[in-house]
Amino acid sequence: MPISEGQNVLVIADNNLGKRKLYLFKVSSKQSYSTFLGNIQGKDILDRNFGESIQLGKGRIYLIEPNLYDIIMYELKRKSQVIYPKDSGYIVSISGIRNGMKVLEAGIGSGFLTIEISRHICPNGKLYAYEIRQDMIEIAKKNLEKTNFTNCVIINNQDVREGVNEKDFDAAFLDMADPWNALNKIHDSLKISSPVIVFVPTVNQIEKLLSNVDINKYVIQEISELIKREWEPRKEAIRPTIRAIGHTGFIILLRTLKAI
Ligand SMILES: C[S@@+](CC[C@H](N)C(=O)[O-])C[C@H]1O[C@@H](n2cnc3c(N)ncnc32)[C@H](O)[C@@H]1O
Repeated sequence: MPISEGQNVLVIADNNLGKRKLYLFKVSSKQSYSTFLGNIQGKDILDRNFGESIQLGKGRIYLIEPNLYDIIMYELKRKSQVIYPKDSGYIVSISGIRNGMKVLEAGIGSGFLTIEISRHICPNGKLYAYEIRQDMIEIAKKNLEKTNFTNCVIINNQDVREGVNEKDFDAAFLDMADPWNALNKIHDSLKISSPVIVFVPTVNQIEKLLSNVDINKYVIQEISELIKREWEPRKEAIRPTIRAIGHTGFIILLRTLKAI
């Protein structure tokens, strides 16, 4: 089907020497779009099909139908630090969540992790997301709408450190400044053995968590950090990219114990 007015298109621009850049354009016949190869008019993209390419400057641009990964990386708004697929993919994997499960999240931030969780528990599951900032809730809601995951997410404008209203969670995800202050409060709402995954950007926070966790309520299963290194596929110089994301955060997996 031809690309239509207002549709999102992932444009991969490639100079045929291995330099490439990615863009996500909402295509309009009235707009011009700039790439490192030069400008392209919206009307020259419209009526083409996904999978086609167009000669532009000394290279080509490839027209790709965006998937959820592309939308997360190139379209969604960010007002907070967010958890990107590098970490969120692993986080949901170690949580063991699946369709139908009941899950807790705090805070929702820009909703990036919320979307990754929803992808696994929807349409039959429910995600209860706690967030203290109304402005963050607005951003997260917009991002959830763009990815069609609003139906199974219930957002509470509440401080998770005051406890949660629901019971029998299959998993919990904490991405907030002081997660150790939430652990005791949420314990009785979690099923025994359920995973609690904490994401923190600094070692100081890991230390604080370790010294504050109640060993009668939780056991630490794993602490990890994921490092992703991208490579440039230049014909005569295949090598890691010179600029890379240096650090995101640490992932701590705890399991819930039957409180003594
Ligand atoms: C780093 S952001 C979360 C980003 C989110 N994981 C994402 O991927 O977009 C942290 C959020 O936690 C919220 N927060 C901090 N303390 C909280 C608390 N006690 N209860 C609920 N939300 C809290 C903040 O307002 C902020 O929006």
